[in-house]
Amino acid sequence: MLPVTESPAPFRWGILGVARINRALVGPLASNGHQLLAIASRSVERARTYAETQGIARAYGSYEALLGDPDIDAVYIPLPHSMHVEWAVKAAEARKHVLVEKPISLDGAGVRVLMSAARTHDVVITEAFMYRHHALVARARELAHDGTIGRLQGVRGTFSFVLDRAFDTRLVPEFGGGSLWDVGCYPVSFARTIVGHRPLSVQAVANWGAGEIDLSFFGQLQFPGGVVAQVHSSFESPFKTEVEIIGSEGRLLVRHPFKPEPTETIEVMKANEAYTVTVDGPLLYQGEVDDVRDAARAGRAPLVTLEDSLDNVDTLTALLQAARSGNTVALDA
Ligand SMILES: NC(=O)C1=CN([C@@H]2O[C@H](COP(=O)(O)OP(=O)(O)OC[C@H]3O[C@@H](n4cnc5c(N)ncnc54)[C@H](OP(=O)(O)O)[C@@H]3O)[C@@H](O)[C@H]2O)C=CC1
Ligand SMILES: O=C1CO[C@H](CO)[C@@H](O)[C@@H]1O
Repeated sequence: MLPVTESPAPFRWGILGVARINRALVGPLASNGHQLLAIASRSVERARTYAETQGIARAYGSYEALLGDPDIDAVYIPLPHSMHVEWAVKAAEARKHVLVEKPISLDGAGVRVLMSAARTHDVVITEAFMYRHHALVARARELAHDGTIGRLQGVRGTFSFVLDRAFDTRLVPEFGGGSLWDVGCYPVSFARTIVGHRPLSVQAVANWGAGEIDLSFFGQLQFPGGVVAQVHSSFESPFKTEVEIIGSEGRLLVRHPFKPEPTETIEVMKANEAYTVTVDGPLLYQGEVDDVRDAARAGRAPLVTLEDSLDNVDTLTALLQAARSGNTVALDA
């Protein structure tokens, strides 16, 4: 007789909100052993229409109703930035694992609340930094430290695009708007990951446009050992993502650091030598979805831990404080 191999039950997801980013997640949330079981919206009609077009079995007219569904294992939260902590806590209280969009919180206190909720309710809560799940990042970090480019001196990263919609919550201060929160969080996260440390202090300059949110942001981070990172984010210059890692004997160029394709490259440039390192990874967004399930089932920490998110959020709030005050801002150790 052939051995019977039982495949595990699908890991069942719900989404809170009919957000634009859902386009990118509905595939990963419904494949590779996952099932996208439910969608919730503030409008039941919107939820029903979305469920019908995407083949989602259950539609709810409130986020609370979805969280009350006992068949759901985990939720994906793509709400406006200022709503992330509140709904991640409610999801944890309902004993759902949580994948919450970046930035996970607009201050360090919010991340600490999430740490406590994850512990109390024994669930995984992780920030949806999809790029972190590609092997590109780990490989770039190895090359930055293994002598390939000599002694690591600095990291430069940029994420810009033109945000020209008439209304977008990312342009509204009360929702946690601003280019640093929306896209500057990526080069800050990448630089911290490469250096492997929390910055000691930061300086910054921003273009505040006509309002209270930054339309463009230029920040500088000082790390132990004299390593420096420079980050740029913008809502007012054409789409560009890039990271350069600078060493005493050469540099690494990562052309698609934040939205990597399954096969990516790192360009190594030295005085008398240049070559390309090829790195394979999962489809963008599949890695973060798989990691929530695998961490939940194994009882292990997710790849992007809340401690890591705390360092990122603390760095972002320090950068904003530095840009507003014009002073160097030191981070607590
Ligand atoms: N990882 C990535 O590649 C990307 C990540 N993001 C992140 O995803 C999140 C969502 O971004 P995006 O898709 O642009 O957001 P959208 O504005 O398209 O969607 C947010 C949804 O939140 C719900 N919502 C609840 N309360 C409010 C409110 N008061 N005002 C407005 N919307 C509300 C709405 O859903 P409903 O009405 O159905 O309840 C709305 O559609 C952000 O954290 C963003 O940073 C965004 C783009 C790419
Ligand atoms: O996280 C994100 C990734 O890319 C988008 C732009 O291309 C951003 O707007 C978004 O919030």
